[in-house]
Amino acid sequence: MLPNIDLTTTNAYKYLTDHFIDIAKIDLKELFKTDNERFAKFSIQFEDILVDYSKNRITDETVALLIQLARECSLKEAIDAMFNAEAINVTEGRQVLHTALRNRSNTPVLVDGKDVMPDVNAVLAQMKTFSDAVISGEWKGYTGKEITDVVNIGIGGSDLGPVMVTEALKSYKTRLNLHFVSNVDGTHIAETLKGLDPETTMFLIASKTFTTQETMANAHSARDWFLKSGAKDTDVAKHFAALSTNSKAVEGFGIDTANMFVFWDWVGGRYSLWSAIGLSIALSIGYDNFEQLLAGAHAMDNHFRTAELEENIPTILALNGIWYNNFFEAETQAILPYDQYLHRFAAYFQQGDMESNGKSTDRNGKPIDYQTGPIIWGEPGTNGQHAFYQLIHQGTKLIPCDFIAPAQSHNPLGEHHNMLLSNFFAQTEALMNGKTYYEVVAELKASGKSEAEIAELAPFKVFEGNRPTNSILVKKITPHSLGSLIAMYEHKIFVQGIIWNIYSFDQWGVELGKQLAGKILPELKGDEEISSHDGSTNGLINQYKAWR
Ligand SMILES: O=P(O)(O)OC[C@H]1O[C@@H](O)[C@@H](O)[C@@H](O)[C@@H]1O
Repeated sequence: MLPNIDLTTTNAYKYLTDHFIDIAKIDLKELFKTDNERFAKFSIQFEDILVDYSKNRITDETVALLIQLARECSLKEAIDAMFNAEAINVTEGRQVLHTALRNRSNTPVLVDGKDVMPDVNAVLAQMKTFSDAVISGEWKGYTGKEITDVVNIGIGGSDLGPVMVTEALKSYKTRLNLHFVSNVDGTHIAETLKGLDPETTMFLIASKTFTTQETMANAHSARDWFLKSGAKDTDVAKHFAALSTNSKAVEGFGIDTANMFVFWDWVGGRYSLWSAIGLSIALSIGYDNFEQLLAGAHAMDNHFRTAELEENIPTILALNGIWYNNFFEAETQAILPYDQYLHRFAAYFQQGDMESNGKSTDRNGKPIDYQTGPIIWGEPGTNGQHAFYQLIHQGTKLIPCDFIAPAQSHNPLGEHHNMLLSNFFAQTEALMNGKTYYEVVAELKASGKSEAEIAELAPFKVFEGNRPTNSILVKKITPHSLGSLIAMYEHKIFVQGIIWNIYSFDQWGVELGKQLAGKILPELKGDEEISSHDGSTNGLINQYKAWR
């Protein structure tokens, strides 16, 4: 079972509350001046990933107290509970075993006494055979042509992971062109299908439950489009595959069960890119590269499971986040990859983090009176610098930022990569050091400004600094290192959920809106005036009916 401890009742929390008063006054750059070992002490290298967390508002004492907090919240026991297949997703009565999907060492993982690894490996073998056949062209469409385009139809966890990874690993692309349709807005599928030929297009219907409204609507529209081209029902088998835990519903839709790739209810949607949901990834980068992605994640799993808490990257990142979230009262966490290929990375972890830890009921079913999951956001650098960094540097809010960059580019083009990385290094330095009033005045003087001009301008040019960042430097974004990086963030989210005493693997918060939409949909059919809701909702629905 998971521990059940209110973090605010721990000794560590009380010590941290006192310690915070001292730290809040300390300037981060002073900490570097007084400690030459700070970078060595507060950075951890794992394979080709260097995590530098030294530019945080922490001291040795902070780290020791945060580790004590993790111990008092029984983090180690919780990690073991997850890997040992305990049903830690209590409100859904399920195990949490995305780690089994990438368990490349094949050590048995027992669910209700049965080893799940043979089933995991059987689906992987099926994915290999299928992706090899489609990529090589051996798999033919209904008119005998090779498949050229693959459309993944799915939403949430059945979309965001595959989109993020196929974009991140685009330089490993096979000859297949991948497309992703998620939104129920007809525009998404209509625009995607415009450029495609039904004879050479393969659809992957990706849905854990196979009941999600958006995905089912898009799947039906895709099939209609396919059949309109002159294809027969029996041709569907050559162009449609399903990725799901719900075999019955897949059969009901008319997809050949031979083209069904299963996974299991112990895989959460937002943790499912490692499962059959990753078939679009295997098609996009080739099966061997998909396996490398799994291997990279597995390596991080082993690190997370075995490294001491002081050296444990996901734990350290999680505790830092808790420091800002629960003591500095930071509301958000920015993820800023300096890599165009990672342009969906922050969007992916919006679901990963916010759907996992956006909870306000603790593990006793009681309302929580402390802060839990932060708002996750971010865009790639350097684009973000020219958009929202103003607020990070000079705004009134404290925004802890993760900066991520590869040392080696897949596209070494002139000075581009040095330019990119000079910005990566400069930003964390600028956020920490800021610029004092005196420095601003000296600069303005040197530029020939008059005393009056200096007095007028200087206050606007001051940077307070003391803004915390993590720098995550990766040798190169490969399938292996990307797998590790994703798993690193997954486990960070896990650690935070344990310490906040919440259930990170359910998502009841997405249900209410779905329920109400289900009630409203039939009301939109006719022309009659609607009066069953509040005044605003009635007014909006009736105006919609008048205008459509
Ligand atoms: O994969 P399916 O079942 O279509 O779900 C897609 C998504 O649905 C949402 O409502 C959430 O529950 C997500 O966690 C999930 O990833």
